[in-house]
Amino acid sequence: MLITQTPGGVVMKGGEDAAPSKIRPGTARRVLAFVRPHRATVLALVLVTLVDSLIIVATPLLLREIIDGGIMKDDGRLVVVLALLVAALGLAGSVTQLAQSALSGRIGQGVSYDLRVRSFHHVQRMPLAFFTRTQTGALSSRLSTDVVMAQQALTTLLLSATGALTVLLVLGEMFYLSWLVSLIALVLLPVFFLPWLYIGRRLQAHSRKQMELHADLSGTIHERFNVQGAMLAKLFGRPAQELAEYRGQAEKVREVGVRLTVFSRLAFILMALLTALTTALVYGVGGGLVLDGVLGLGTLVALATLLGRLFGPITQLASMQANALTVLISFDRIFELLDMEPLIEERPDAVALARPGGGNAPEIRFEQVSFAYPRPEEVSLPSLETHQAPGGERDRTAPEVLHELDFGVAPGTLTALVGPSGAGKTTITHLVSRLYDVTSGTVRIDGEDVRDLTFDSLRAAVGVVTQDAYLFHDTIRANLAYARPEAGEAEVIEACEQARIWDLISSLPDGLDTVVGDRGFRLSGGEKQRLAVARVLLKAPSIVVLDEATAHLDSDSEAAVQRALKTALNSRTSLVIAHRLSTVREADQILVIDEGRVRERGTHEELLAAGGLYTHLYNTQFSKSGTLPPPRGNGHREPVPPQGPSGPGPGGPKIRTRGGGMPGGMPGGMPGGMPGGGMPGGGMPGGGMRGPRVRGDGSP
Ligand SMILES: Nc1ncnc2c1ncn2[C@@H]1O[C@H](COP(=O)(O)OP(=O)(O)OP(=O)(O)O)[C@@H](O)[C@H]1O
Repeated sequence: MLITQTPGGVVMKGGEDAAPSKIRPGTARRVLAFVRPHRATVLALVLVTLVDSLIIVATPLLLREIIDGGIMKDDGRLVVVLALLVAALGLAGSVTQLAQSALSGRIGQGVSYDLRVRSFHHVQRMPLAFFTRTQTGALSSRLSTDVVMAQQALTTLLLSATGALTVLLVLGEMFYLSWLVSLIALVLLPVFFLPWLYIGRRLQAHSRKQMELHADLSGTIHERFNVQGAMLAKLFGRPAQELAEYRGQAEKVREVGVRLTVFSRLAFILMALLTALTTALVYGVGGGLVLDGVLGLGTLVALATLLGRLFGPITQLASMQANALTVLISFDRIFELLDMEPLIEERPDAVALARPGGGNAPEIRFEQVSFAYPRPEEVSLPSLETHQAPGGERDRTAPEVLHELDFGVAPGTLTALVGPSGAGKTTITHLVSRLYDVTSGTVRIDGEDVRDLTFDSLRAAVGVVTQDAYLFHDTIRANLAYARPEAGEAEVIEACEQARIWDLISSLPDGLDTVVGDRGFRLSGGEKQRLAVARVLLKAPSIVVLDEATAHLDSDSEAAVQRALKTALNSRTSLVIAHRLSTVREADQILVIDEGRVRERGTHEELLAAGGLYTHLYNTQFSKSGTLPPPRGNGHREPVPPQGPSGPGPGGPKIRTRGGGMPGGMPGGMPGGMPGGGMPGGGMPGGGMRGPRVRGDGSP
């Protein structure tokens, strides 16, 4: 392995197999900062090692005394007493060794606990953009395998460092007993030392390679064997080719694993060989000295015994540098993650939104909002992306996807976002819940810039139901309670009833305690969506964002969920990405989004009559989900112009409400607060459901 010092840190190349890795300067200092809280335990470890070393050096002295003072002088009593003492020391040595393992383990595990918690908390704070680029397998491997590696290497390093104490004491005693025999005993050490160094570094390089290969394997498994990946693979995949690729990866793991086993065994064998050869040498030379009367027999036995305790710690010392590098590399990989500044953070002086919960709905305003998705370099680590961005993409300026949006959503009203695919509708909703921050302009809730709000109050204020409702692999109860842990059983059941999912849940043998599979796959799409609706109902936010949450539903359950949604939207400010005619008809305001701009704004009838982009969308998209009478009159009414800076809300033009609807509360006086009448073609003025659902054949 090649280790070179560069201005930017240390570069390690672990041979042809191990990828080069750069350890950034300051890493060692930061590792020490992690160890510092455990300094009392480190001190205890040093003390225990000292006691253990004293036991190690005391035993051969007793053996010498047994032979020279007891056996040679025919003193049976002394032999027995000293033998008992040797036994007692053996027992004490076991205890100190156990204490050493416990203490070093406590330090290693304590540091890895701190690392785990810190890195989990850090990843929690990362913005959504980070997760859109990061490969889950690589991230999970960084958070688990790398932490384990760091802990193991740190524990070994501590044991080798404290082992130096033993080496010093043993060598001191050997030279005290016979400097000549000790020198002879150490003659072979340099011959073995270089192979040891080499083996230690190969071991380290292969462990690192193994870490990377495991990350690759775990990435493949995560990607292929989550439910959606497995489904894609079944429908489109080439199993034979994928198996061959996996086999290739597994073969590399096998090869590295075999080398690791061989090298660690080799290190052990070398140590045993050195001990055997040196013992032979000591007895060969020392035996002659005993015969010449220069050395006592007891001293010779003591020297041979000490030899047995010398090479273990020396081997550990030889691998200390490699272990230290492993510690640095593992920590550095985790520090790399910890050093990423979350792009979206709560301001230190953030204020809580006055009324995050249901009830008085707030106003939402977009003021001259422009937005570009962050560049990869701002949000992700190249080493956590499986397929890194091709040449230059990481540095390229991200294109703007929303341009100077200026509109308002009055309290308690429903705004539908419609527009072609890729127009920017989802992106707009992401800005409300601060999944992303605007590039310029401001998004306000009740006059407050969302960037000035506390995360907690913003989370409590905005409830989102996406098209692909995600459920944790947990019970239905836990999935629902995730939105509001303090909710009682009665509230959970009520939310389920309102979301028209209670009949299904109560028919399951385990009811609310039924575990839903990975990503909730044991439930149908519609059932999952109804659970997601129940989750939002339970959360009772004051703002509801729906990404056409009824898209998966059949007509019966859609009608049921539409009713539930009306309850959910009642007295709430809502932003709905609408793909359905029924939704846009009921909206107080429709924003037609195209290429990141508001092209048209108005009610369904106004926009239809204007004959612009909305009419085109209506003809190609919405009219498929139901029918409406053609626009009244000549169909050439002007669309409402895209909204200027004033927008609706205080001081701006009013959002149009129909059927007697009032801004600030859902119009129409109907239970769900959905706008009622005034619509051509059968809307029910002033109340009840928003007009009869119209079937494809045009009949009500
Ligand atoms: N995470 C992302 N990083 C970079 N660009 C993105 C990201 N998500 C979306 N985009 C781009 O932003 C633009 C707007 O996407 P958005 O998802 O908001 O459109 P949409 O109107 O919701 O589309 P659809 O109706 O198909 O869901 C698109 O050009 C899209 O490619």
